[in-house]
Amino acid sequence: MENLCSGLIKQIQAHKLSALSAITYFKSEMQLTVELLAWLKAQEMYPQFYLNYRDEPITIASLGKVRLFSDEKMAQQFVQQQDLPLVGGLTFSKQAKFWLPRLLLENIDNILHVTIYFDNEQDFVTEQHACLQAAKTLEKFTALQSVKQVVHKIGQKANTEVWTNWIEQGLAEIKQGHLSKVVLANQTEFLSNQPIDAKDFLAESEQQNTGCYHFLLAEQAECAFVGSTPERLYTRQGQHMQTEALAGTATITDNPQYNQQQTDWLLNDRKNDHENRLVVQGICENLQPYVNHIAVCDVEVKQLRQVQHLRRCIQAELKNNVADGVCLQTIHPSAAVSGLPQQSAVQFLQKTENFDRSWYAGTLGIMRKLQAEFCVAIRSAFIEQQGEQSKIRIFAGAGIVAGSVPLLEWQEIERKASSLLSLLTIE
Ligand SMILES: C=C(O[C@H]1C=CC=C(C(=O)O)[C@@H]1O)C(=O)O
Ligand SMILES: [Mg+2]
Repeated sequence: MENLCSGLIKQIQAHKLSALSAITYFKSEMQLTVELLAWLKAQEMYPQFYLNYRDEPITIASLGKVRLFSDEKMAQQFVQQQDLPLVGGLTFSKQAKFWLPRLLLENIDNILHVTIYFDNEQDFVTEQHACLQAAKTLEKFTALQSVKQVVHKIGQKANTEVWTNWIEQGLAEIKQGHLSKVVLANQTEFLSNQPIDAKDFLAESEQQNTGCYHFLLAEQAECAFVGSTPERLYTRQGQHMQTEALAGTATITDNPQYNQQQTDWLLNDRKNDHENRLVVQGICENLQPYVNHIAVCDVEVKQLRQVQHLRRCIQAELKNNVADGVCLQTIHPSAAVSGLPQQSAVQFLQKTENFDRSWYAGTLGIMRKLQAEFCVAIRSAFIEQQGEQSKIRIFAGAGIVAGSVPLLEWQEIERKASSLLSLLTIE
């Protein structure tokens, strides 16, 4: 690590102002396994971003920002023109936030790649100082600790009665033909007896919630958005994109026999199949104008720690000029988190749910010229520091279609929320 750090410092010090490119980068790599969450835990530079991929041995973490984009099309243009990566995403209500980090760490197959970005269009001395500071962060790690904090519930946006009422409203819209699906969610708040470190919490979740993407976004020290999601928004290699419909849920317990019964039931249940097919339909219809070819794979079951889901993978060949700006706009928010028709469903949610979803059910990921990876930020929570305590707001939602039973959907969101909640001790 020391070599890596001093190598980067030498590169930064040797850098002369360049009029040739807007951004200069300094790169170094080493065969090394590092705990990126332990590195992030030691840092005081923001924003912090972290993404551990679901299907590949890739984890990325970043600190700071050099350039910021609040429009995904501008972000895409920058990526294509500069051939540089941007991290970030879109909130549920499609507010884009993408940035070129000051420092990007990528763990790919146990090789650590470090890149520091220098903005040639900013004050030279200030940039040089910021880059040197960034290099020095590689010297600092803080050991991760297990989360033992006790929490107690302080509130929820919907209790079972309110929830039932929301669902009945949704079902009425479905019956009248205004909607075919709407994904309602709840927010539950807890307070801890001692501060909970978001990185410790996410590290614990990584251990327990396997088969997921693990993500963290902290724009400042006091608040972090974290989660472990089973759902991909899309991945893109050149013009080849893979997306998926993940919707339809059954229970998982520690009884393999019962789990198998649940799997069989899930695969044959009409309501869950319908829930899933509507996501496929929404994605395919929206993507149609932008693809040369699109194919839907057979249904499969994705098993997690508390729940199992129906999944249909979708492969598409994007038209030549189509890139991430369009992909993000057309797929997000999919009918797995919003509903169908998309706009009417989102309007219904805005007037029904009594809280702001913010990053919950938004999308987070990384955009590059030739590659992109975005997850759907469900099974997520905000962790806010309040003196010696932490407040945790956990979100969970469920797809409502004709035939949904309010209390069963309540049980479903409780199970989904427990993927994160079970990491803590509830008083
Ligand atoms: C909206 C959520 O889950 C979605 C993803 C998988 C299964 C779902 C379901 O069966 O309802 C939801 O569509 C959430 O976990 O908050
Ligand atoms: Mg469901």
